[in-house]
Amino acid sequence: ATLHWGYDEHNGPSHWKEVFPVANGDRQSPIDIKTTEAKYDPSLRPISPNYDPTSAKVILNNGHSTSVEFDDAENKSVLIGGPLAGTYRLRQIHFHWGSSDDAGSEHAVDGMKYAAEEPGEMECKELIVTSHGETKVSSTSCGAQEVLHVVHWNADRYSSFVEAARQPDGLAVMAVFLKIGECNPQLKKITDRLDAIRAKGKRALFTNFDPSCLLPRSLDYWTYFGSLTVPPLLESVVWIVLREPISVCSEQLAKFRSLLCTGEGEAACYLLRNYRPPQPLKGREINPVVW
Ligand SMILES: NS(=O)(=O)c1c(F)c(F)c(S(=O)(=O)CCO)c(N[C@H](c2ccccc2)[C@@H](O)c2ccccc2)c1F
Ligand SMILES: [Zn+2]
Repeated sequence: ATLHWGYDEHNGPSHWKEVFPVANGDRQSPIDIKTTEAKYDPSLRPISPNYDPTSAKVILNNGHSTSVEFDDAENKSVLIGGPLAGTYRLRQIHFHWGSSDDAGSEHAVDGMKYAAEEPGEMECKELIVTSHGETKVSSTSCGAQEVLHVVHWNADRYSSFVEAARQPDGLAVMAVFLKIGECNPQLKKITDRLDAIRAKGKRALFTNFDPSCLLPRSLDYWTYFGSLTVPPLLESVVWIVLREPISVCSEQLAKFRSLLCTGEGEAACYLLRNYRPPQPLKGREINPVVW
């Protein structure tokens, strides 16, 4: 059966294994990051994103998410450092979100499935591993949702993102949690264009955009080896999950939910949610990196 995969009851994450058996693999994503079990690795360094705004090309609705695609013909916008060996080239950014009454985040921290619009703030513990290795737990409030993924591919070792996507160290995806609060003026550049790409398959010019404007002040992160969170679920991703969220207001989130997962002229269906639930850790180690 050719599964036209999606996020509905009949074609959602529980069905993906029928066409993509790797869905039950040993390094699937997302995962629930249990901060107390994260193991500090002193060899890990800071990550350093270095993006050129002229790399941005187009914003599109591919029916599963909305993405901004970047020119990756040369090392103009790259991510280096952190757990990465070599230069990873920026290819695209895309978003995940949930319908207003369920969580939209993919990765969770200490079981916290961040809800899109949590009425109040949610309590969650945070393990701070200081640079000299001591750990302390601080309880912070965190009503956050993971929305932004920044996808890079290993241009040192592979000749295209399609080839890199088939290799165990081929991709590096940076995940950013998002906290309901103030409207985000940088995200406005994207949400203001969504009206032009409401139907699946639509695209619009999108230039002069540097995605580091969507990153939080601190680049502290957790890292682990995982997979794409959409079919074909390839186990080729070094995940870099930033600890600090950025802010978004509920009006901005609502705009993502106005996107359609159907093309023009088809009976409209809204892309209300597009996240995969956490997958088994299967013995993998997660390393926190905090400065
Ligand atoms: N959460 S995730 O990071 O796993 C993810 C998504 F959630 C996601 F929605 C996309 S997407 O491209 O926006 C729509 C589905 O293809 C991609 N896109 C894939 C991709 C884009 C650029 C570079 C590498 C991978 C997808 O287009 C793809 C998959 C496999 C091989 C080539 C490309 C993706 F990687
Ligand atoms: Zn994603």
